[in-house]
Amino acid sequence: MTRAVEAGPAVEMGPAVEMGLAVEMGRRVRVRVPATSANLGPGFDSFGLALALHDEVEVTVTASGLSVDATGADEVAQDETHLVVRAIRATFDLLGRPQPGLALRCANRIPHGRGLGSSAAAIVAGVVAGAALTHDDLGPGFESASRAAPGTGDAGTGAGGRDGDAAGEAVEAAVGSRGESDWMLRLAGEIEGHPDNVAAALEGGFTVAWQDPDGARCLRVEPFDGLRPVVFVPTVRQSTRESRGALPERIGLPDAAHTLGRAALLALALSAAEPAGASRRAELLLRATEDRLHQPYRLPAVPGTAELVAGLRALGIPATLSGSGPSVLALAVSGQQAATAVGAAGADFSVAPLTVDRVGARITRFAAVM
Ligand SMILES: Nc1ncnc2c1ncn2[C@@H]1O[C@H](COP(=O)(O)OP(=O)(O)O)[C@@H](O)[C@H]1O
Ligand SMILES: N[C@@H](CCOP(=O)(O)O)C(=O)O
Repeated sequence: MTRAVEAGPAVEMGPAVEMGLAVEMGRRVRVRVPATSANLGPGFDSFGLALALHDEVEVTVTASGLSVDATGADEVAQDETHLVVRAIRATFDLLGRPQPGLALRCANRIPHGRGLGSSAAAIVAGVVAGAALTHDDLGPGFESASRAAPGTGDAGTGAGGRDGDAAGEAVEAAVGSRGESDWMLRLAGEIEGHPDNVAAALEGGFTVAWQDPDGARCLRVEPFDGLRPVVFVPTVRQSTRESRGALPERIGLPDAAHTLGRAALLALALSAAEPAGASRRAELLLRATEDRLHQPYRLPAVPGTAELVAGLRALGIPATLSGSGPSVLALAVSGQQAATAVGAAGADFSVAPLTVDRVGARITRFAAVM
């Protein structure tokens, strides 16, 4: 079950550019964006899974200056280098709008530098907020409030459960289903440098992203109903940039071929369209999450993480490095397997049994002049 652009061939969806038109002062938007786990083993820089753990950002247009009021465990710069601010400014530049003053309120719940896509969430929040502040009508593929009905729960509602939100919030527009050539994905991918996390953060569910000459694209795949991701977050941090520095420039053909087969299998085994039962699914996912492209080079630098991945896999639980690490992702096929995974972690990790976010980035409050 996959979802591309509307019906028919891919359509280029560019932004509506209105050169020089100032964004109204007092305009305010609130955006909610999921954490994401990238790679899922063999899908390096391509696969992403959206998780029901969210950052929230409220942006108000002011006459001048910048204020950032952030809550959350991780400290970030509160000036123009702030990632959400940079992404809003990049969006305004792209849309030909003069730069206004900005006031941000941020609830940061996604831990930073742990492989859970915090930077992608910040970038997507900025791009979506920037787009929403400049448009009343966000264009084709932007779901209306009536389609994204609140309160039906994305926590385990299963395939097709994209409409709604676990927290019962007043979803005014979900950003997903904008399609594979969306300009927001291209811009967010350009800022992040790789498209996997930003694709899943925008679209929700499981995404396969790729880079075309003109930027990032993705296809969203509905993950199977029983999927219960569990994340294990250590106290140590690892910057994605440093972790990418540990990777080799070249990979031998046998390792490339091995990983290619696993990645193709993983995309099929995660899909709701594959009818396998839980135990067959776990067996397929265990094989499918093997990878020879990045984990063999990254895991030696994080021995506690390497030990946990090996321990979970020895129990038959499909576990991988989450993104560039150092967190671990277990793709449990049922609540029972998720409980087994939770019990396998030592005291060095905080463990979060989660559900899949099937909605992706959404606008939860969209007010004109207040
Ligand atoms: N909500 C946020 N607001 C501002 N900056 C953020 C936010 N989230 C992440 N960042 C920036 O991104 C960095 C982490 O990015 P990265 O190393 O790619 O790790 P991650 O795996 O968490 O994405 C943080 O140190 C911070 O500079
Ligand atoms: N494909 C990237 C994914 C990085 O994800 P993050 O959550 O660690 O930023 C990589 O493997 O470097």
